[in-house]
Formats: sequence, C-alpha cells, structure tokens
Amino acid sequence: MGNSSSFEISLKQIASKEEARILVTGMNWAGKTTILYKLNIGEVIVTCPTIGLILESVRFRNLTFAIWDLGCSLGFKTLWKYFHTNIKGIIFVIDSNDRERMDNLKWLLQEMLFEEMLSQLPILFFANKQDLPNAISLNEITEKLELFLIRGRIWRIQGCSAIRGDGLYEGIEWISHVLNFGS
Ligand SMILES: Nc1nc2c(ncn2[C@@H]2O[C@H](COP(=O)(O)OP(=O)(O)OP(=O)(O)O)[C@@H](O)[C@H]2O)c(=O)[nH]1
Ligand SMILES: [Mg+2]
Repeated sequence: MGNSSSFEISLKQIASKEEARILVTGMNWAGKTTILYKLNIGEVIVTCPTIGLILESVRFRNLTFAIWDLGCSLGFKTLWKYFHTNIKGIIFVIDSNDRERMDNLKWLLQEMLFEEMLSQLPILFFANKQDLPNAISLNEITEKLELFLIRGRIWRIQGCSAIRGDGLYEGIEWISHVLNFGS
C-alpha cells in the first residue's frame, strides 16, 4: 500500500467509478463471498486488491453488490466517507454458527447503525450457515443483536445457507423490491 494520500486518491477513484450499490458486509468468515458465488449472479471481480482494500463486486439485474470486511484495518469511517453516496441498501451477513462472536458483532452492528452517512438505508440481515446443527435461530439472533430496537429504517432477517442456497433468493428479492429495482 502506498502512502495515505495516494491511498485516498485511489479510494476516490474507485468511488467515483462505481454506480449505485448495495453494501454487503459482516464479520470475516460469515460467508459473504460464498453467498455471492452461490447466487450465481456474475463473476466475482476483485476490483482493487493492491491498495489493501479487498473490494469485490458482482451485478444482479441493475444492482451492484460491493463487499468488504468489517475486520478490515481501514475501519468503517474511511470507507463510508468515500462510498456512502452510492449506497442504496445494506446486506449484513451473520455467521449463525458463531456464538462466541455475537457480542462483538452486536457492537460492530451498533457502530454501523449509528453511522449518520448510512442512516435510513434498508438492511437485509442474512443469518447464514443455518444448515449447521448448532446454528442460532433467527429469533435468538434478533434478541442477541437487539434488532428489534432498530428504528427509522426498513429491515428484515432472512435465514439462509450459502452452501445449500436456501433463503438467498428470498433475501435478494426482498431487497430488490424494497429498492424498487426488482420486477
Ligand atoms: N456450513 C456452511 N458453511 C458456510 C456457509 N457459507 C459459507 N460457509 C463457509 O464459511 C467459510 C467462510 O466463507 P466466506 O464466503 O469465505 O466468508 P467471507 O465472509 O467472505 O469471509 P472473509 O472474506 O474472510 O471475510 C468458508 O469455509 C465457507 O465454505 C454456509 O451457509 N454453511
Ligand atoms: Mg470473502
């Protein structure tokens, strides 16, 4: 990665080229990449791996899905600063099998929910890995992450298994519909 000013210029260039998008995010290992592959909505493109920001994007109808990790050392704020104007919705992927990181996840989610630049955007929560025997139920995830406290935006939690493909299209159809892009 170059120095911080050349890095900022690179970010600006990426942000200016991209069109309206849905941000797909969540903790690492949650299944973001697998979901996008499974949806078979196009080739996953590593847009710019050289600057330390792993940005993958795929297209589905007229939506662009861009993904990056919460665990990324850049942090939310750097990314939001450049990308928020094009973001129309958020897909937040949860590893339903990861009980140990639920508390961490809750705080990361809170940080995002309170981010002014992302306020009012609809959120689809994909409770992924529901195929695993110890997966946490949707009700329990809703409790643990306090999703019921979300105000001022449309949200939905959708159980899914990126491995099997269950639930993915229901979620994508929902967010497409909410954004008035879907048929
Ligand atoms: N059992 C099961 N495993 C899954 C599912 N989705 C993803 N995985 C596995 O979880 C691991 C992480 O999946 P990725 O798609 O790489 O997750 P990611 O969120 O893109 O991870 P990072 O890019 O590292 O942040 C892989 O071993 C996947 O095969 C699922 O629905 N069920
Ligand atoms: Mg990934």
